[in-house]
Amino acid sequence: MSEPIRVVVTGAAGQIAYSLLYIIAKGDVFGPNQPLILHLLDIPVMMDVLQGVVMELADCALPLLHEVIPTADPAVAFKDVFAAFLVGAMPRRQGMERKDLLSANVKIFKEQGEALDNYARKDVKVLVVGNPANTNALVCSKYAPSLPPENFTAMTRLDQNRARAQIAEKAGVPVSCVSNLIIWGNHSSTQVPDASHAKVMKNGTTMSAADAIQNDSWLKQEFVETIQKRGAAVIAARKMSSAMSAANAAADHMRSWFMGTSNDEFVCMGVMSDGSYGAPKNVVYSFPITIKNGKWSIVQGLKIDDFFANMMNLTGQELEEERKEAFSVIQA
Ligand SMILES: NC(=O)C1=CN([C@@H]2O[C@H](COP(=O)(O)OP(=O)(O)OC[C@H]3O[C@@H](n4cnc5c(N)ncnc54)[C@H](O)[C@@H]3O)[C@@H](O)[C@H]2O)C=CC1
Ligand SMILES: O=C([O-])CC(=O)C(=O)O
Repeated sequence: MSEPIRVVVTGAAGQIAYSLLYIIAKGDVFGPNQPLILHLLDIPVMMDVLQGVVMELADCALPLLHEVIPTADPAVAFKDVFAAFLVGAMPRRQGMERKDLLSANVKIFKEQGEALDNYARKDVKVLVVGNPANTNALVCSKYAPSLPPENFTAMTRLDQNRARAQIAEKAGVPVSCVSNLIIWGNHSSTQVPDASHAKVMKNGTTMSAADAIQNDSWLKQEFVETIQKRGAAVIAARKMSSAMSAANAAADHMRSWFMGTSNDEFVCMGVMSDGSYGAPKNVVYSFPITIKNGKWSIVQGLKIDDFFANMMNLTGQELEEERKEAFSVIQA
């Protein structure tokens, strides 16, 4: 068995972490042969609650979990970490857009970027979950100048999983028969859920989602809106934002990054844009991604029709606006 790796989860006393910590600690992200030391960061007033989480992790008696380090000190939390799940941030309430959280949350990601820069391994893999996730990831990267920008990613895997589930239901197949859904752009209501390149295995044959569903207007309207508004629908029903599915998606994202993607599979992640598909540069934009040996690449050469190209421009513009607002909040 290999040496333990250090993994930090921020917001460790919160609701997403409550599901996520168990998934990580039992080996479902880094594999059944990889021992772990979990660093749990939260704010000082949450330390008593965090002790309860530490007790519960101990009571799970998980063989891979070698040590748990609860702390309110970023210097301790980020020391030598191999992977960072940046979950800790305020969640939105009913009626808010995720970008309304910018002023409350963006400074957290500036401070944590600085702490990653000072204390983490230089090959640390950073996943930003806290909203607005794309712009928080951008800020975090900018404040960690000694770390390569490709180490910073934002979570759109929950949107991709939602899209996959909706396509499977409509096509009348299990979710395992659906792959390669794309989420372009921002994890916000301007995101672009695109099933044009999805594959569906139906009646023993692999086909496009369009052929499996045979309802183009559903694919361009109801499907798109359902995914764009799914987070808000969960908040309206639960009075709290999604947590179990968010934790599952965070685990999926990091597992794909650590283990790689299979041959013709791609996954979606917010990554530093290089301008592919006409996206603005220097924002964290969600693209279809393949991963090999821990390095991600944007899938190139996909055909985009005018309907999706227009939406992709709008979500790119929103990211540029968020970037401007984020840096003005930090500098204020
Ligand atoms: N990207 C995505 O797909 C999703 C993102 N989210 C976002 O994830 C974030 C967390 O959501 P929940 O766990 O439901 O919230 P929560 O309120 O249950 O937990 C957040 C935790 O973060 C802690 N925290 C606040 N500031 C911190 C700091 N500076 N350092 C460390 N910890 C800090 C809080 O004390 C709290 O324990 C929210 O911003 C939410 O909007 C939620 C679902 C999906
Ligand atoms: O909607 C929210 O605020 C939480 C979130 O990001 C999601 O569920 O996609």
